[in-house]
Amino acid sequence: MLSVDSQMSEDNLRQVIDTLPTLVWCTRPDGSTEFLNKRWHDYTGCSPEESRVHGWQPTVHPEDLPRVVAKGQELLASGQPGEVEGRIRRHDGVFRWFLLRVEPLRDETGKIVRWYGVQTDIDDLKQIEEKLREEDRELRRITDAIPQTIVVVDTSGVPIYANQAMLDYAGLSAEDILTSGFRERFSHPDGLEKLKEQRAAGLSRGLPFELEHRARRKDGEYRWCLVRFNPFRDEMGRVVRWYATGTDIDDRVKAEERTRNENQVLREQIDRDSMFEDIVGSSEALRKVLRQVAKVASSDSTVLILGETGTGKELIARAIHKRSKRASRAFIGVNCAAIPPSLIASELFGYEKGAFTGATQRRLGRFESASGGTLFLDEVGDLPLDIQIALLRVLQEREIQRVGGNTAISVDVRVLAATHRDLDVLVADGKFREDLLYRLNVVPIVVPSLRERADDLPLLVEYFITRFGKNAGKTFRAIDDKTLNLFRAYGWPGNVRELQNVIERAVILSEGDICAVDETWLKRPSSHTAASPAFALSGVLHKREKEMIEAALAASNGRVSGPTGAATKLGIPTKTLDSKIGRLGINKYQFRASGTEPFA
Ligand SMILES: Nc1ncnc2c1ncn2[C@@H]1O[C@H](COP(=O)(O)OP(=O)(O)OP(=O)(O)O)[C@@H](O)[C@H]1O
Repeated sequence: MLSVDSQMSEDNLRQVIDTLPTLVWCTRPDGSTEFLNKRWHDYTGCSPEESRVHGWQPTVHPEDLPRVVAKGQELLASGQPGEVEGRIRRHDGVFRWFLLRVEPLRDETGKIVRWYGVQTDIDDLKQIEEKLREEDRELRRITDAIPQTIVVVDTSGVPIYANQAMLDYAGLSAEDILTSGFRERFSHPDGLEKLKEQRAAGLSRGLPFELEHRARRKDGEYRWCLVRFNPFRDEMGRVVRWYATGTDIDDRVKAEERTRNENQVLREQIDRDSMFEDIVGSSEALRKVLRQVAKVASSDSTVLILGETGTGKELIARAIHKRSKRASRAFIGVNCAAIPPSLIASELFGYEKGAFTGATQRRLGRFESASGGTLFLDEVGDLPLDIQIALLRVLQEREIQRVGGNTAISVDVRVLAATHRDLDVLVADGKFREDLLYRLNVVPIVVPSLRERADDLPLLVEYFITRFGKNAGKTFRAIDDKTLNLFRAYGWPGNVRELQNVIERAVILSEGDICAVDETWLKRPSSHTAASPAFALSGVLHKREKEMIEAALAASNGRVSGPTGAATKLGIPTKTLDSKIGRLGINKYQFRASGTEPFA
């Protein structure tokens, strides 16, 4: 029994509760209604009389009633506080969502003496929630219709949604995508770690980024995909989501790979055709050079390649590059003698926009183009002195400055240089800087002249005949003995290049299966020929030949053709005599008698 005081306070309490702008009620320990506040009656339009007879149940939406009742029973049984959502009918018949929160009231022994309930209108919240859900469904419908794969990830990269295209592509369910380990199943194991690192780095930067990876399609095939990550920010500018869109680029990647391979094959083919790797010869002189090549190739030191013109200095430079660790990078050759002196600086070091009239945009020089690779400075002895200073600085500092620029750009380039000139003489004449010579001359390689490796002649001849024969679609059984003897006697001032040219001509002009060379094709013996007895003999022969032709020309008043011409006198065809006159440097005009007619 409650005391008068407590009865008083109970009434006061009810009064207070009645005036609360919230729907409040209380029940007895068994759950039977004891009191519904005024606000409850006002809101529901259900009078105290009606609620006494029918209870509160008619105010709950029939669809929600079973759930609300079940929850009530569960709480009664457990004695624990709890809550349930349900729609409550307003006095005007409109149902609104409410949160029904129930708390037990216990006496000092812990026994439940009452249950208090509070109903809070959450309809607006519910509607926002529903709107969001609808928007979400709409977004899904849209993204599902996009043929591109889309995965939405949270700020730490964990997937929270994948569109239909993604599920179809991977053959996975939405749940699969959300479970951990999805990446491991979806991405190729090779490079997975790197991919994770790239993704983490991109996410931490908070800016759009892309990455490529091999994704496992539902048929088990791994295909290259380009994934673009775009951040989605809240109104404070914070990244709240990332949208990762994937595009299958496998066909493109494979096509590029094919092109790369084809290019590689083509490059190899070109290399073979240009004989860059084919250094023909087995003479000791050449073998010594090749041993040096093998030794210097792996180091990064500057190499100065010396030798007469046409001896194969560029071939040696390429061989060094191809055997070095820079082999996969560029080999850039510059013929310093072929570039006008005023252009060499911009050719080697590049220039900035506006550096000079016509410099409409920045251009990289050969040093920068060769970055990571090798720069071959051919005919380095022909470099103007001011460029020699600049080159020396580059070799020392490993930095260049573009023409018209003022910042130093570091370059990682190995320099190989070559010249047919005697650099010591140039230094003595003040035409070449001694300090640059020392810098370049770290490892010198002297390529022997063809005279010094006469043993290689048969091999080279055979090699060039086969090569040019193949190009011309001709096969030769042999080279005639006369030609070989001629070659052996000749001084080859143009070295292998000259031999190559002579054979190319012979191959084109020879009929049948014997390749023959006309001796008139060979240049005048060079000054080197005096050194060896064989060349001394050929010098004598040339001298004698010249004397005979000059005598015949004198006897025929400088006339070459015709019955009284020098050719008839010498018993050789006019054409042969003409080319001999050219080769031997004879001035036929000096034999012309004044007043005679122009001759052939
Ligand atoms: N040992 C060799 N085997 C095959 N071909 C060679 C050999 N040596 C040189 N050649 C060929 O001779 C030609 C001239 O060679 P290269 O251009 O390397 O000579 P170089 O010494 O650099 O000439 P230059 O001093 O005129 O620049 C090239 O076509 C090269 O392929």
